[in-house]
Amino acid sequence: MKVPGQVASIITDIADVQGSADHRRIAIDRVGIRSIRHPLRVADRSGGVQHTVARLNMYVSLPHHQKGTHMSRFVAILGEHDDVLTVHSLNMLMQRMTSRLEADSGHLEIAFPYFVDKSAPVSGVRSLMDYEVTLTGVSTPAGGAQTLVRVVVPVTSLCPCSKEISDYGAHNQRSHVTVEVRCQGDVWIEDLVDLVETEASAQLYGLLKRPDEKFVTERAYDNPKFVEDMVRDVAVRLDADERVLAYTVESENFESIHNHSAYAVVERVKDIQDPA
Ligand SMILES: Nc1nc2c(ncn2[C@@H]2O[C@H](COP(=O)(O)OP(=O)(O)OP(=O)(O)O)[C@@H](O)[C@H]2O)c(=O)[nH]1
Repeated sequence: MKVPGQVASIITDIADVQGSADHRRIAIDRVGIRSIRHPLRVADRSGGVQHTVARLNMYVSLPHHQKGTHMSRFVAILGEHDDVLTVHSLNMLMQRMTSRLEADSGHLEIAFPYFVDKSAPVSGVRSLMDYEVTLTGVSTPAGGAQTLVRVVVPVTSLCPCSKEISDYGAHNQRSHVTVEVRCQGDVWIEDLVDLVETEASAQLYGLLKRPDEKFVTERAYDNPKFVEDMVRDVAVRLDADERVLAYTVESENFESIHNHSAYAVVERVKDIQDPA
């Protein structure tokens, strides 16, 4: 095994092509590594820590005069990062990345499956539901930093028109409601999941017994939602949440009576000063 001093002396003997000058006068907005997998610990709302595996994209800006970035340093920084992931530790990782890469700005995306332990609505049997989460950090040359939290929440939607016009039944399907928020203060992944699931025709569970299945079927029938209703109802709740500075809410309904999806999106930047 090589000791650090040996590694340093080996490196100084080798040409540093990426460190040479470039003469095209084109600065690069984002350069780095994409789709690297790394183990991760994430803080949860109950005070626990969840172990998961993340897929990361890590980028920095590169000035026009520099040929290449320090590609190896992204992986080195990641290897040193042992903190539990929170919005705060993401900002620390961002600072470390831009400082070690000697860059003016950075962009970090961390995507991972996140599990919530849910109880079925009638029987109370417990099971895990998985949600796809992405934390995005962006830092600007002026020193500004923004963090976005994105969660994909799978739910049931039931068509109000189908319910109205049919003698019995109504078409219903699985929908993906994606919420991305920029916040001040703590917003937990579970807060966003709860918010969306409350507004869905019905929420999903890993495990349901027959009384639960009856419950969710009737609950969806009693709460029909178009794709437009879904995004509007979530938007109303995000408007009322003072922690949320800006948001995007999308719904994709994988229609059971068509071979295509219904889709809607609401994007909003609130008129609130961002403390960052
Ligand atoms: N910049 C850049 N490097 C690449 C690319 N593909 C592979 N690499 C290699 O990534 C390796 C590591 O880059 P550096 O971080 O600059 O490595 P280093 O010079 O040994 O380390 P530092 O002294 O910390 O900069 C280099 O050998 C590059 O050739 C690419 O597309 N761009």
